[in-house]
Formats: sequence, C-alpha cells, structure tokens
Amino acid sequence: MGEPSAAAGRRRIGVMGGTFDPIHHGHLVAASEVGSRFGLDEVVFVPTGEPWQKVDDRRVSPAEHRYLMTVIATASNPGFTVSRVDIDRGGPTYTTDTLRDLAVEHPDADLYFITGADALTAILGWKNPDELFRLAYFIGVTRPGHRLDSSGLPADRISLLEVPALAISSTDCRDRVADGEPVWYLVPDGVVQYINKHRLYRA
Ligand SMILES: Nc1ncnc2c1ncn2[C@@H]1O[C@H](COP(=O)(O)OP(=O)(O)OP(=O)(O)O)[C@@H](O)[C@H]1O
Ligand SMILES: O=C(O)c1ccc[n+]([C@@H]2O[C@H](COP(=O)([O-])O)[C@@H](O)[C@H]2O)c1
Repeated sequence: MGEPSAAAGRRRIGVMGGTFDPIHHGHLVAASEVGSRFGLDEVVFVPTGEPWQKVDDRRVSPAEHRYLMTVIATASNPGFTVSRVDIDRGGPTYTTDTLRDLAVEHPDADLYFITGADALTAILGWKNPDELFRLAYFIGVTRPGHRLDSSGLPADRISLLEVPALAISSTDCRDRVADGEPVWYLVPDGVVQYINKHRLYRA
C-alpha cells in the first residue's frame, strides 16, 4: 500500500462520507484514528443527499435529520466539520461530485477519503472510479466482521488502517430503537436525545 507523501504547504483534509442514519461512535472513532495517523488538519463529515445504493433497500431518513445529528455528534471536536455539499447539490450522491466540490472549496488541500474497508472493496462499482483516485487518496478502515481486500485497487492511492474494533452499525442502532432497546453509548448523547425528540426509527 502506498503512503501519501506530504506536499509542502498543503493542508490535509479528511473526507468522511456517509448516510449517517444515525451517525455513531464507529464513524467518530474511524475519523479520529485516521486524523491522528495521517496528520490531518481537519476531517469533514459529508452526509449523503440520496445514497443511491441504499434507497432501494429501505427508507432513508430525511437529509436534514441526518445532517443535524452529524452536526451534534461532531460539534465538540475542533478538528471535525460538517459539509452540506451532497445535500445541497440534490439528486443521487456520487463521491466524484463530493470530491470535486470540496477541491474547489479547498484549493490549498490534499483530500483523504475515509471509508470502511467494506465500502472500499465496493468502490469499483461507484461512479467514475478512475477519477475518484485522481481526486483523493483513499483510506479504508477495518470494521469488525469485514475482511480487508484491496485487490483491483491502485496500491499507490490507498491505505488500509486497523482501528479499534467497534461493532456498531447504523442498521443496528435503528433496529434497537425500533425494538425499544437503548442506544446510549453507541451514539453520542445528543444524538440519542435528537432521535427521541423527533421519534426517529420507531417501528
Ligand atoms: N463501526 C464502524 N467502524 C468503522 N467504519 C464504519 C463503521 N460503521 C460504518 N463505517 C463506515 O462509515 C462510512 C459511512 O457509513 P454509513 O453511514 O453507511 O454507516 P453504516 O453503519 O455502515 O450504516 P448502515 O448500517 O445503515 O449500512 C462507510 O464507509 C462505512 O463503511
Ligand atoms: O460515488 C458513488 O457511486 C458511491 C456509491 C456508494 C457510496 N458512495 C459514498 O460512500 C460513502 C458511504 O456510503 P454509504 O452508502 O455506505 O453510507 C458516502 O460518502 C457515499 O456517497 C459513493
């Protein structure tokens, strides 16, 4: 796997895209670990507008709820920010568009796209995979139960990183809420309260 070389004078910005329905501590730990390991100046969380590979399977919560939960979850960390680019663009979310928009907003930065290793193996099925690897360096973080497999991917544009194993998924959080089980400590406290206030994920 290639390690990215530091370009003098350029900022390093991590990009953590996700549906975040809801955001949970697995996302936050992954962003924090990558930020520390790769010396990132900032990690931008980018909630999807329409996650086109998920909408057929289930009803995704409205983007504004997912955006606000992401803001609540990241608010206390000065190194974390949230971008609305994918929500405000409208239509299906493609990461090529995300990275192009962020490159325009941050012309002085190199972009590092952070993704679960499971998603990384599926990237060849995303829109314009060749362009993706020109626009950003990709970091795949391990998730419990998912094997690391980077075959077919450009070795000089990706790294794989083991992060502390957190067996949390948004699916599990939604199922727990629907079953009346607690999600305290799986998601940040403010997100628990937001879910309750807006009665999200009730059966
Ligand atoms: N526990 C975790 N540890 C590390 N990465 C994670 C974890 N959960 C999700 N990710 C990664 O975070 C990104 C955004 O994930 P997403 O918002 O789809 O959450 P999810 O938990 O995978 O959701 P769902 O269960 O609804 O599919 C993806 O790249 C995903 O692989
Ligand atoms: O660009 C694509 O075609 C594409 C297809 C599937 C997922 N993605 C991106 O991958 C990130 C994680 O997506 P998801 O669906 O696992 O929440 C998020 O930023 C998505 O926009 C991107």
